[in-house]
Amino acid sequence: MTSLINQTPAWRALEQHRQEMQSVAMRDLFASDPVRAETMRLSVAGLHLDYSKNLATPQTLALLFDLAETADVSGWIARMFAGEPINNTEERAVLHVALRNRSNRPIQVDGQDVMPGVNRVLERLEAFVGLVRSGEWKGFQGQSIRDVVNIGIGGSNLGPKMVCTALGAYGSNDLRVHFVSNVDGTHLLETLNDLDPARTLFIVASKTFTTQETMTNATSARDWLLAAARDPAAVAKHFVAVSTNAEKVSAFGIDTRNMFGFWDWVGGRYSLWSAIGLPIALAVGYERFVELLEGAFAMDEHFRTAPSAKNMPVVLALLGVWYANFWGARTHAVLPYDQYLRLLPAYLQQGDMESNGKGVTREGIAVDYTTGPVVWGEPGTDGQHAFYQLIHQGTQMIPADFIGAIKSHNELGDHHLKLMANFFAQTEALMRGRTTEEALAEMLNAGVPVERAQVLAQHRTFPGNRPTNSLLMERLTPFTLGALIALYEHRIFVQGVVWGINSFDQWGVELGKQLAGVILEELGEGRVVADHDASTRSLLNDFIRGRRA
Ligand SMILES: O=P(O)(O)OC[C@H]1O[C@](O)(CO)[C@@H](O)[C@@H]1O
Repeated sequence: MTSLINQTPAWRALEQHRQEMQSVAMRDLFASDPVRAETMRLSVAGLHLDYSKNLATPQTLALLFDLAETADVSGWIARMFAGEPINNTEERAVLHVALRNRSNRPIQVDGQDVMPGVNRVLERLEAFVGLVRSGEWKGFQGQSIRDVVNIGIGGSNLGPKMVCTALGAYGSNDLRVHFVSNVDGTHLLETLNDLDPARTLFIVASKTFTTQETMTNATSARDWLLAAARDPAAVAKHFVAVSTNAEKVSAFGIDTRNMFGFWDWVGGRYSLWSAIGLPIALAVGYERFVELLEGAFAMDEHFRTAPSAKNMPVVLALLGVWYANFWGARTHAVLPYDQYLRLLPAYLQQGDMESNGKGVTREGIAVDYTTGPVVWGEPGTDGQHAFYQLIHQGTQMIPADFIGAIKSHNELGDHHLKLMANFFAQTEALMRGRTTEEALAEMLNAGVPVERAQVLAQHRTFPGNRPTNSLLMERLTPFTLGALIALYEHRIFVQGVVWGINSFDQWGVELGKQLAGVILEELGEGRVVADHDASTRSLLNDFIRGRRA
């Protein structure tokens, strides 16, 4: 589609409908439709979604599905799964779905089935993980590996780190997995402090193998190892690489026999299913890693085949579009009521914001409507005691996803009941709100003097009508986690399709990288600089003088 989506009749119909929805209260929608909750729910791959607490009627949904059809969402889904080069600015296919294609259905890129290559890497991963976990893989002193340090950043860090944390219940203390991403030396040094070089394995994870932060950390880690081993041959026993760039891996000094490859059709932020997931397989075992892939595959199959109205990622994506483009929502909160999912919001920040933080369409036309939201969140119940005030009574709408499990991995007394009581109470409160009359009546019943109650009533009024989605799973397992991540990946994709943008490039991170390269040279030279804008110049010169002092 070359015209902007907001120029279409489907968009205009939604604008019109938005006016009609202005005074609709969600609590009335529930009151007038006794089967609302039953009709607005979906279950897929162990995930149960209740989307009835949204500012949406059957007509809203019908209009949103029209919008999806106008944007040709189903066509784009088919194109992605068919391996077409839908990442047009980089002329690449987008095939993270091939990495978890457990059916082995052939998927062609440039006339070649990618599945044999995917399976070969998986076999190599399985063998390697077996060696390390069984203790057969030995370090330079002939000892087994006790600590694994993944060195990577962005997609080469956030995904595996989030999944390792989420599957904490499946890990073991025999093999501890650490993640170093920040170029701040503190991150590496603090991590290495307690580690024994003879028993530490480094995974240098970088799609490009050129990323400044990762290469700097990898070089310092290699120095740390060699300071103890005093033999360059130790590198082969303590360093493996995950990359698409064999040449650079070899130039760094890692034997390419210790390299696990992936492909340019795997975007960094979609790569945890590839060999980038090696730390996951090391932490929880190869079989669990495969269960993660299977969960994602189940969601992929649903996404590929279900009609829009029954398609969980499509429904969630369209509701997000509804709030972003027709209600002025600028952010989207992800609120896991599960301590193991505490890194999910940070992971989704890259997944969503690097994907849909775009201002031009695939064809390069500037858009004049909102695209990707700011994604943020913290686990419940911590978030409740920090920022929920604004979600309940602030002046902006913040659509939120509540995610929780029916059974905890750590059933301790009534902790889980208390945790989930908060989950349900918050979504109910956000939907219902409390009218001024209700607030007043409550206070009067509690014996608050009339005058005082009247003063406080406004403060104790909750507007309600704040949209939430509730996602429940029986238990957080590798399978349900895989499905959950894939759900969000596809939600992001569908939103990108509706907005007409390319969700799979990330040119916006380049300029800062380029300028940092120039400034790094200047800092290295340590001479007073005369270039740059006045602000940057004085900051640089203060820094340079401060370093000399
Ligand atoms: O895996 P690499 O090539 O080191 O890249 C790391 C990250 O850097 C980016 O290119 C930009 O931040 C991300 O897209 C990517 O996940």
